[in-house]
Amino acid sequence: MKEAVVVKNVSKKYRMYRSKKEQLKDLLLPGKAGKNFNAVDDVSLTAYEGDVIGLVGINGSGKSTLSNMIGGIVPPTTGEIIKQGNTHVIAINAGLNNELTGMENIEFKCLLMGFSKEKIRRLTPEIVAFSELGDFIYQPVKKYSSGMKSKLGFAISVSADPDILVIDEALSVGDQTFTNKSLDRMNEFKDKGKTIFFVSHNLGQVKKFCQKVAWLEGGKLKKYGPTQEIMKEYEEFIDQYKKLSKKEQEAFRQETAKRREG
Ligand SMILES: Nc1ncnc2c1ncn2[C@@H]1O[C@H](COP(=O)(O)OP(=O)(O)OP(=O)(O)O)[C@@H](O)[C@H]1O
Repeated sequence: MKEAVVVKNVSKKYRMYRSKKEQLKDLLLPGKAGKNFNAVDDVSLTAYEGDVIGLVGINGSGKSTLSNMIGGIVPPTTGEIIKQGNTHVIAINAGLNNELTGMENIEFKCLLMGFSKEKIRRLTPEIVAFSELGDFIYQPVKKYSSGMKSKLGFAISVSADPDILVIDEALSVGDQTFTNKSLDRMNEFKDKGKTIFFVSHNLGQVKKFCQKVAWLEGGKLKKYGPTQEIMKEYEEFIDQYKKLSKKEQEAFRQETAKRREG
């Protein structure tokens, strides 16, 4: 088995301020105001070629931050990520230019991916058809719903045929028909031995689609292993969590947040 993505002791720290004044003070007198917050805290994991890995965890646990680091959109503060192959991130708001039309975004993103004019001309009808946007393809993206943006992002990224694909909640906003079509395409990717990271709150999709699951809690990797085993524990945790009162849930979040400071 060949390693596709190796995440080594990766952390992402953000500076947190309660006000603009605090932010300014920190700028003038570094370290005197604000505090560090570990969005992702010392995570290590290895994905092998052909692995389809679900990233799960409650809101704010660090899934998007980790997937954006794997996708190369956000640099880690410490640690390193070694990847074999080119990577694409599909997220609801990632990478599309709101001022451009759908059509212009296709050309723009394809140029960024290094495609020739000829290749773009050849691929465009396929991308447009996959996106199901019809005449909306000529409208600026700022007029799109989140489902429409996700459809366009998805259509462009799958046409790029990347070795490593990061899908962040992109399937959660589309309609069922589009989601099924996208899952079929993902299964083709899977069959071709590509490596996929799949961020989702839809536990049914994670169980159906992923062979492995990484469970994040408070920025840390709590568990990583085969889907069946991890999802059993995660679902038990979610059941317990849902049974807590609003106040208890808040206390749990506060306590986890406290551990992330520093
Ligand atoms: N640019 C940023 N500046 C400051 N804090 C950030 C930034 N991005 C993320 N965070 C914080 O890092 C933590 C992890 O956020 P992240 O979006 O990775 O979580 P998530 O698990 O994807 O959440 P969700 O399920 O709600 O999408 C959150 O507490 C968030 O507020």
